Amino acid sequence: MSVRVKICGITRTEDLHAACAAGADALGFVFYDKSPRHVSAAAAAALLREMPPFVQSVGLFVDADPAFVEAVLQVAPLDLLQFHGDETPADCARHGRPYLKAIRVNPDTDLLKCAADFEAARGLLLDAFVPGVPGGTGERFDWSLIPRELPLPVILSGGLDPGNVAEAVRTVRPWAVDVSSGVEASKGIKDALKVAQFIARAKAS
Ligand SMILES: O=C(O)c1ccccc1N[C@@H]1O[C@H](COP(=O)(O)O)[C@@H](O)[C@H]1O
Repeated sequence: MSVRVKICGITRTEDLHAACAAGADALGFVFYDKSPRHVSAAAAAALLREMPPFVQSVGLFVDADPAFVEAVLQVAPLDLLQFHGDETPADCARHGRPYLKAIRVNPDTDLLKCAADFEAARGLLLDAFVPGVPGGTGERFDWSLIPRELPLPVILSGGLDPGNVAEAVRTVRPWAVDVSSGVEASKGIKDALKVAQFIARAKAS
């Protein structure tokens, strides 16, 4: 079974179509207003109407007000929520939707404890820890910190790009990989060639 690929930070229809045509399994939409990849609920709703079948839409939130998450869900029918801040298991569960919990990994992170704490998550999305920046940093972390026996699907992210994704898949054997800045032409704008190379190399590994 080849690894799944999520392309995060979609802001434009043409990028959505390019990623889907290249074989993306999931697309991410960032509802965090400090991100250069931020989309409004209305813009996301318009993008979601362009989604082909069998490609999942993922809404990314960072310590969002629950009322804001619900307001987004009213207009944008997201398949999966991605909580990328310091949300608790209760925060993540309160919307009654399937979710991923992002963990920003540093040498002190106890990933087995995280997996136990977030046992209701559909997967743990592992990203680099960069102080003061919740994600989308383009930074890698030490993949040897990931235990082999994690009981949840691992979505590997953080500093992946077309040049290192094959090594990442061969080394970590994650359920999926996720990329944002590594396939961009500029912040918030995807590079269709990088997206296609990333997906092809991930799935061939
Ligand atoms: O993409 C963003 O702008 C973003 C903002 C806030 C939190 C998370 C964000 N993106 C997620 O960060 C990781 C790694 O991104 P990168 O490939 O290193 O740029 C990824 O999971 C994105 O979904």
